[in-house]
Amino acid sequence: MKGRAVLLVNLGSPDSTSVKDVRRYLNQFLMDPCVIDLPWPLRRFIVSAFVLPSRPAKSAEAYQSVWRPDGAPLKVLSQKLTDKVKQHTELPVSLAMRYANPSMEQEILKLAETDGVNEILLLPLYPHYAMSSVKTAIDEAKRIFGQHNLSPKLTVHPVFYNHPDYIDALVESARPSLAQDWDHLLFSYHGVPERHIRKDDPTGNHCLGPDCCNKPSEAHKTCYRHQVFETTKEFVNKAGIPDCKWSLAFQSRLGKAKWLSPAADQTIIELAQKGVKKLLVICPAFTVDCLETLEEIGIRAKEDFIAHGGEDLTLIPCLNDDERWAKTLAHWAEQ
Ligand SMILES: C=CC1=C(C)c2cc3[nH]c(cc4nc(cc5[nH]c(cc1n2)c(C)c5CCC(=O)O)C(CCC(=O)O)=C4C)c(C)c3C=C
Ligand SMILES: [Fe+2]
Ligand SMILES: [Fe+2]
Repeated sequence: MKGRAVLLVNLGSPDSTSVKDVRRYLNQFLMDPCVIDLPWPLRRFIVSAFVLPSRPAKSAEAYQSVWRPDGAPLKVLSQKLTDKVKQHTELPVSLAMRYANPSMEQEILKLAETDGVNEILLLPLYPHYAMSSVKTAIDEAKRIFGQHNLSPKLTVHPVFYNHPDYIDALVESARPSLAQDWDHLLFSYHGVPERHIRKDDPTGNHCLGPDCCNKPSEAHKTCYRHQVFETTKEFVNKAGIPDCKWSLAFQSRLGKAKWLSPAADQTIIELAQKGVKKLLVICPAFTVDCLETLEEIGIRAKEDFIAHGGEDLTLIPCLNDDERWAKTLAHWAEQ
């Protein structure tokens, strides 16, 4: 542990809600081959022809609806978390974003130049493995270490989707919402294209059929679907949620490829149509609240739910800078 520095990494947000900054951010994000995994000319064509002409204005408006006086929610809340983690450890701790600012390059170089640092522990703030979240952060760190020929050792904290400390922190932080009056709990996870899971599958024969992600398999080291099923199972066991009171869906679908299903937007409408009046939604793929939780679920999905007969949708806040969670991260960093 002596000589270790810690880099917490999250996804990143545009620098402002201007269409120009949102366009720059979306371009950097979607041109990442771990996010849109197509050959460069095709990816360039799709992003330029189908995404950049109209999405930046739409996304800028969405960002405006959740922007805080001090900036993007994801960035502000990740920084608050980082400040709390620092209170529980002597190790140098920094925050970087995979896209936009503060960049991984800038933060890794700062840590590498810090006196006495001989190891940088990368701790991606995502509980589950996905090539579009964890892998791209690791690839970028390796690129930076290689390009600058850095002397500290790069180590990576494993994903923590079923770690008891993470599950405890998640359940405890959700307790106040679970203590309210509610009919149904929806676990809404960020979706990914099924192709991403197949690409990273070490066994090469993962079928992604209805039950296969619940059975033991070597494929599950990198299977996002298995890992979100495990988080859900551990959560409902620990919180004592009966099986008839919860379901699981995937949000934030983009493009025409086959994504994990069911889709959260459709599921939320169906729940309202089935007579659910008070819906609780938890988004454990995100450890920090962001556009996808606050706007997509907290505003848009809530409007849809009410328009289809529901009474209220309550978004359970992410872990954000929860005290127990900050202590857990500090403890993991020191192990
Ligand atoms: C091909 C598209 C996308 C994949 C695959 C994807 C995976 C993925 N994303 C996150 C976490 C976050 N995504 C966020 C925003 C966001 N995601 C996509 C597309 C894909 N994500 C887009 C285009 C956007 C931008 C916003 C928009 O225009 O809708 C965010 C929020 C960022 C913020 O500033 O608040 C997070 C966080 C994970 C964990 C993941 C794979 C599991
Ligand atoms: Fe995303
Ligand atoms: Fe699986």
